[in-house]
Formats: sequence, structure tokens, C-alpha cells
Amino acid sequence: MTKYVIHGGKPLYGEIDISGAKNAAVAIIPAALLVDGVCRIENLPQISDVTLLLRILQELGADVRTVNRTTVDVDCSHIRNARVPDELARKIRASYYLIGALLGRFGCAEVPPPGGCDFGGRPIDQHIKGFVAMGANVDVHGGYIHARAKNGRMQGTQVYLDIVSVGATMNIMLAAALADGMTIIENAAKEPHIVDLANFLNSMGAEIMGAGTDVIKIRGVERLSGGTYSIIPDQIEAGTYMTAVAATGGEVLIKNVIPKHLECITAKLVEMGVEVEERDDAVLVRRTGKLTRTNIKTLPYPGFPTDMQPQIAAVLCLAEGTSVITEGVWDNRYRYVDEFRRMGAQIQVDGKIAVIEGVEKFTGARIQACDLRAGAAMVIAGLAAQGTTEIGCIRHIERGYEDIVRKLSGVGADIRVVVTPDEDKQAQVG
Ligand SMILES: CC(=O)N[C@H]1[C@@H](OP(=O)(O)OP(=O)(O)OC[C@H]2O[C@@H](n3ccc(=O)[nH]c3=O)[C@H](O)[C@@H]2O)O[C@H](CO)[C@@H](O)[C@@H]1O
Ligand SMILES: C=C(OP(=O)(O)O)C(=O)O
Repeated sequence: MTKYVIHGGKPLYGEIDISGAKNAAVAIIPAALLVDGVCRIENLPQISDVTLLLRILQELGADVRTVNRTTVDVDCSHIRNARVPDELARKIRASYYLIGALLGRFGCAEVPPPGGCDFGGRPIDQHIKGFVAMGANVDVHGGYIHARAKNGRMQGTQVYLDIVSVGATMNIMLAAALADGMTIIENAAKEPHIVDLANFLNSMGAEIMGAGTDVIKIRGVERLSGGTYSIIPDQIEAGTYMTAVAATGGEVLIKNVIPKHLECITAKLVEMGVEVEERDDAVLVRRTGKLTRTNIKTLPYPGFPTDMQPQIAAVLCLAEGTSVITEGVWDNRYRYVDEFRRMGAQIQVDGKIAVIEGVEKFTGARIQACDLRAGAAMVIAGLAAQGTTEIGCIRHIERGYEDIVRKLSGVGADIRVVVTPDEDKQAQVG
């Protein structure tokens, strides 16, 4: 077993560089399927979701070349296969973007249902509604989603999303970039990664207007050709380190960020007594005094991100007074609460609401990451805790955080990766 061992209680000081955005990268890599030529993708985060998607493209027949640590050249010109391998795709949620991309490029796609973090059901009915409106037949059999454009090419149309869905907005954009005619997505999501996907596609020759607003228009073009594109910095990775400083105290310059994307997080930290200074492409986060309580409701962008909910909960556990979190996106995103309780947190959950009574401190414990951001929140709790925390199931964390141990060690955290060979052997035997 591989785990993180953290000796907590040390304030953080120094600088952290933020990597490219996971949730943009996992849509832009599938988007390369639409391009007839070489796409150079820069500022890719080195995380397991990215490695897996690049492997899937290779299995489909793409030529993928590593240029340097954060840059790859992807050439999908010669792909003829639209069936995605099951064992790879089911490990991640973002494999569903392969449906939109393959439909857009070939008019057909066979993709297993997606995996990803378990928040009590992750439906894709709005994605399918969009594909069907654009002239595709979609059905599920034999463990695969089978989608086929009736006339061999997707048809532009108007799609109204019943619910603001990031995944459906991006998937319909992918299916529409090479469609016949204009697609209009109404009630679209507005997250920074949606704008990034649109910018990537436009830089390859697509005609997408309005990304970042709730109406996106995509005029289908005949062909996308190659180019170079650099992925935006990761809003959630930056927010995670901001909350780490809030929980431990100290002062850290978080570099290579777009401060505008962080405003929803900054505003809440400031309410809690954390100082945040915005620079051009950095934020300086300082916490010297006590933390004060606040309430949080997660919402689609520009609301407070659901992907920051567990991390801010870790900070609220240490704030004076009672805080209330309302999870506005997912039915069940509080699976981490039992692990926090082992560390002394006082949290009551009722459906989508969590009520947190602040405590003086966390105490170190042996805990298990249950999903990506919950795992990051456990790291934050461990950094702030008195004593030693051991976090297992770190593969969840490594889906989305590049070099988290190195980055935190660089600002003074006592965190290391420990591999227990015997337990590894037992797991193999089992
Ligand atoms: C709105 C929101 O904050 N979305 C987050 C969500 O995107 P992700 O794309 O995973 O999720 P969606 O934005 O699609 O889901 C938002 C809500 O819509 C519902 N839904 C979604 C699709 C669908 O076809 N039918 C349906 O009912 C979901 O159950 C959920 O309640 O997780 C990503 C990774 O963690 C984040 O980057 C996104 O910011
Ligand atoms: C939940 C997340 O990832 P995924 O949707 O890929 O499971 C996330 O990025 O916070």
C-alpha cells in the first residue's frame, strides 16, 4: 500500500507553482480527436487522468509524442477506430468526452459508461439529450454506450439544458464543432474550463462564440487543423493550496494562476479572516490570526465550486463558531466526513447540508481518501493536525494533483510517500 504520512502542525511558508487545469485537460485531450493534424498541447498537468486519456488516444490509433514534461504532440489524423477500450475508460469520469469527440469526427462512438468520483450518481442524460437532438441514435448495450449520427454527420440544432451541466456543455460543444450547421446551447455552464475548451477548438479553426456565458453558439466547420495551445492554470489546485495555508497558518505565494478564477474562493477565505493579495498571475495567501465561521453554498461558476467543498470544510472545522455548508451540485459529496470525525472534527450531515462546529485542532489519525477532493481535504486536515496522519488510497488524489507531496514539502510541510511492500504483496495475492 502507498500512503501519505504527514506530521502536522507546521505553518506553510514559500511559493507554490500551479499546474495546468485537470478539468480543462481532460476535455482538451479528447478534443484532439476532432483535429486533422498535429495539436501541440502545452501546460498539461502530470496526473493519472491525463496519462490515461493519452493512452486511450494511443489505443485508438493516435500518434502521441512527449515534447517535454508538460507538452505533448497529438496527431489523430489516421484514427479509424471509434470503440474505446473498456478497462481504461471506466476508470475516469472524463472518458465521456470521447463520445462527443468521436461522434463529431466519425459520426459514431462506442464508449463505456464513465467512472470518476462517486457522488451518489453522475447522470449523463443531458449529454445524450444533446446528441439525440443533433441527430444521433444513442443506446446502451453490452456494457457500452453506442452512439451513431443518423446521416453520418451531426446536425446543428438548438439544445436547452434542463440543468447547468459542465460535462454536457463541453460534450455538446465537441459534437458540434464539425457538425453540419449551427448548434446553440442554452442554459450552458460557464466554468473557466469551458472557455478553455472553446479557445482550444477555436485555435484549431472552430467557430465557437459565447463560451463563458449561458448561450454558446457553435457554427460547424468542415475541418479542424493542427496548432499549439496552452492549458489554463488549475483553479481547484490553486484553491486547494489557498485553503491549506488557511488551515495551517503561514504565508504562501501561489504562482501561475488567473486570480479572476479564484475570486469565488478568495471571497470566502477573506470572510474567514484570511488575507489574500491578488497579483497579476499570483495570489499571496497569509493567515496569522484566528479563523471565523462562515456559510458556503456550492453552485455552478461563478459560484463557490463544488470541487472545493471538502477542502473548505477542512478549514471551517478549525474556525470559531458554527458554519453551514450547502452542497448545491451533488447529492452525496460528504463521504469524507467520517474520516474527519476520526481527527476530532464535529460535523453533522443531513442530506445536502453539513453543520460544522469549529474545534481547536485536528488530531492525527489513520484515514482513507474516498475521492479526489476529499483526499486533498484530508491532506489539509493532516497538515493542520497535531500529531501524525496516515492517508491511504492516495490514487484518488493522484488523479488530480501533480506532485502534491513535492509542492507541499517545498513550503515546509512534513509530508512523505510511504510504500509498505508487504501490504502491496498481500494486495496482489488477494
Ligand atoms: C456544475 C458543476 O459544478 N459541475 C462540476 C462537475 O462537472 P460534471 O461535468 O462532472 O458535472 P455536471 O456539471 O455535469 O453536473 C452538475 C449537476 O447536473 C446533474 N446532471 C449532469 C449531467 C446530466 O446529464 N444530468 C444531470 O442531471 C448532476 O447530477 C449534477 O447534479 O464536476 C466537475 C469535476 O468535478 C467540475 O469541474 C464541475 O465544475
Ligand atoms: C470530481 C472531480 O473529478 P472527476 O469529475 O473527474 O471525478 C474533480 O475534479 O473534483
